[in-house]
Amino acid sequence: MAHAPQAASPHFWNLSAQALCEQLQCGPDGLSDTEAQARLARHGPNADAPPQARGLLAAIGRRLREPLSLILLGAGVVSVATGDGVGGGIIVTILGLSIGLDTVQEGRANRAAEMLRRAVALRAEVLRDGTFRQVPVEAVVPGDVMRVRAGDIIAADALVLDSEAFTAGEAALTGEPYPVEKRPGVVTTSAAGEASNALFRGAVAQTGEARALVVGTGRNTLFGAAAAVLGEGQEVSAFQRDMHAFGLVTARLTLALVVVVLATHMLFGRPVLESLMFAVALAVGLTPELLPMITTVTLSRGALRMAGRKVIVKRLAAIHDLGAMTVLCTDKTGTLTSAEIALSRSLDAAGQNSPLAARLGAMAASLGGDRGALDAALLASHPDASQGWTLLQRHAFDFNRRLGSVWAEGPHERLLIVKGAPEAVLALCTRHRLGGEVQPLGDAGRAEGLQRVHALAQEGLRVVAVASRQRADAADRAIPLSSADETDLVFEGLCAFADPAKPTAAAAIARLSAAGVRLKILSGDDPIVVQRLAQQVGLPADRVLTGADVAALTDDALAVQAQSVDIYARLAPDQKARIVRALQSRGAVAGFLGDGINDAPALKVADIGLSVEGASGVAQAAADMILLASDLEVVADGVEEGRRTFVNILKYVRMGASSNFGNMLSMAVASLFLPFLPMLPTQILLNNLLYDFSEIGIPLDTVRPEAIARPQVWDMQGLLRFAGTMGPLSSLFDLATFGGLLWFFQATPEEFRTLWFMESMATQILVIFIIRTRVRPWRDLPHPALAASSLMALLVAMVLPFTPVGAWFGFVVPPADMLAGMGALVLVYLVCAQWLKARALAWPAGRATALTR
Ligand SMILES: Nc1ncnc2c1ncn2[C@@H]1O[C@H](COP(=O)(O)OP(=O)(O)OP(=O)(O)O)[C@@H](O)[C@H]1O
Ligand SMILES: [Mg+2]
Repeated sequence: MAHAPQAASPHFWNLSAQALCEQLQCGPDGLSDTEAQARLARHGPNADAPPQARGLLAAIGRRLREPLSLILLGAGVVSVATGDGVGGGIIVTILGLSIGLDTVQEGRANRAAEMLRRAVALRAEVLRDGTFRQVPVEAVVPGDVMRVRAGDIIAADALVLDSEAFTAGEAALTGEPYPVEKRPGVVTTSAAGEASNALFRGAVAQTGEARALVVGTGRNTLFGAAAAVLGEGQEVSAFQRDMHAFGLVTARLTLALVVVVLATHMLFGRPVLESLMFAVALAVGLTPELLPMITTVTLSRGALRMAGRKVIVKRLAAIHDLGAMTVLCTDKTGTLTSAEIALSRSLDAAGQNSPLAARLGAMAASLGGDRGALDAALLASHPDASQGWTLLQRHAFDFNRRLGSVWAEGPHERLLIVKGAPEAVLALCTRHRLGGEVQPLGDAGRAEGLQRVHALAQEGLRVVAVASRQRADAADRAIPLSSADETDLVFEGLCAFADPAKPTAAAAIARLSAAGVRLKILSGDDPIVVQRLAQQVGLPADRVLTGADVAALTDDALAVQAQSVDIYARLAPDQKARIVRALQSRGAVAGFLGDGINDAPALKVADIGLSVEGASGVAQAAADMILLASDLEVVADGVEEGRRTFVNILKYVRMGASSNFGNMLSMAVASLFLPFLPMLPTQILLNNLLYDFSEIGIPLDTVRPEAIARPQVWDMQGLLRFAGTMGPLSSLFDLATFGGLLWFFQATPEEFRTLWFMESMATQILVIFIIRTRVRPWRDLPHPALAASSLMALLVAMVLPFTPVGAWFGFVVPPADMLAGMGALVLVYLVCAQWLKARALAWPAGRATALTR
């Protein structure tokens, strides 16, 4: 194939379009639908990796190789080898439960996530059956004719057929930091970085538009996997890091405990095998084997619920980050205002109403516009402005110059039309048109023009200035239009657009702020317009920083300013990212909501990138979540879901860190002082199995509003405080149980084990109803699934000793008096736990304080 970069054969950019078409057996008019299907089958989907054959067996095998499973397997082998079939059976059951649940749930979660992701998958525009059509990026095949416009991520390696002011950012691929211009032609170089006629998969279209012939797709592209922007960037989130850290702490504690227990037992001359089994059972009991399952299920359920609220999650772990968000930065158009803005005034250079400025603007928009709201509004005002005119060249709009121009040929003249932000355009004007006459424009005239812009902005109108110049010289056609041509212009007038605040914006901002999320506007628009809007939606608008102000500040100074200033205007794209970084440097968990190519850098930097459906490709690719409705209300809903998800994960972690850990600790300690094992290894394993089962319902559990009122961050300190309070309480009651059984009831070892098993099961399971909520347990009833799973586990534990099966495990029927004593003790424990939890729980801890203080 032509695109295989072999040393001997030429690179595709060394060939002419015609030669390539012959090789690829296609033409400049694209493919038919059937041909495209056939090619898709032949070349495979345009994706980085082939769909992994992730069979059920492979998934199970992967989990079996994890350290936790290996410990369990080892324990099982030791059990069976020592003739303890029951113990072995339980271990295998635990292993099966953990792996089975995780595999099934993860499979389900993946399918659900995949479905959602597909709904917002990036699309490419290709010529099929004679018309340009949006198809999923994966469906692009060699031979397709593809149209690429500013803001798109290039979907495949391709040869440029024609282009208008098209530049591509290839920094991630070739290392070239500046956008490079792409034009049709043949290039002889072998260096991809110099191939000015080639588009590479994964590069970003910065300006203009191009049509190109697709040469290579998927991994059969020059930069292959380097173009991973098209796929899912799998960065590790703060949440995943925290979970990993928690896992490490648990593993170390477990190991330490097991080693100490084993060593001491040896020292006391206890039977080696029995001690080993006991230690292994303790290790199994201490391991939070359901954590992966609980996390996956909770997150994927969260993602599904969020989809119901019009938020599509691309990166699951971002759900938690959204719940932790303390500052949301947003651009203005489309989120705070409706995306459909309308032209409300067209003024000439003297400030009189005149359609000329709008007509010229519409012509420029029609011949060489972007897909932005301003151009759409201009076009709507003069739909046939460009009739009789053809485009000669254009210098596309870019967010750093804040202007763009087209050079067009009409019936009588060749005209260069420049439009953009008023201060940028006026600075290039030396003349203005007054009543049909072109007259010189001095500093005073320019100041007057800006004054008028000011007045319009006060009315809440955003303004674009239009200027023009004759550029008749036909010989110029060979030289591309550049900034050098955008000088000595005639100021034609101003177009003013109404861009009113959304009616829902103020309420949504108030809701976010009540939830501890502070809103900041990071706009490229005029300071006065942004300030006025801020007032309308109820944001403190007394201070505004402009791009020029931001540029003058050092990083440290900006970090200080960013704490208090909420309104930013006339920002360049990387200044948006800089402000996000400044906020993060002071401990904020920062979200960014934006839709434009100018928002992509900030979206990438933010902890949570939010974009909207139909946003530019780069913005969507850089985002972690896509909003199906561009509305802050939706974000507020998402924040709630994120926090709810986290609260449920935290429930499991808290349970493990307090009652489960406390019980295993007491067991270890007791084993050192008792003349017999406080519980047989099989009994410990059974205890653990039932306890696991009791918690299966946690991901479904309900969450009360006050638990999600503030941003939630993983708080290791708080968790340790919780464990340090609730753990000793549990141990205290374990000690009471020991004492009572040994000295008061003079229990036999069998009775001792049976009753302690029952006590530890009852306390461990029932305490979840207390720990899961902040209020009294009966005021906040759990989800039926959690109630069912835990009460069922409890029932089994309580009934088992009375059945013949109990005897297998070494249980005996407990005497009534001991049973009554145990029941009383459990009751007192629960009352104490309820009393103590208010002191141990510090629900909304965290970094929010860094910003709200
Ligand atoms: N198509 C265009 N033609 C002319 N000027 C434009 C065009 N698009 C943007 N501008 C100018 O560039 C400025 C910055 O663009 P824009 O307001 O879209 O930035 P932004 O940061 O995305 O703002 P927002 O917060 O409103 O979304 C605009 O205020 C306008 O003056
Ligand atoms: Mg914008």
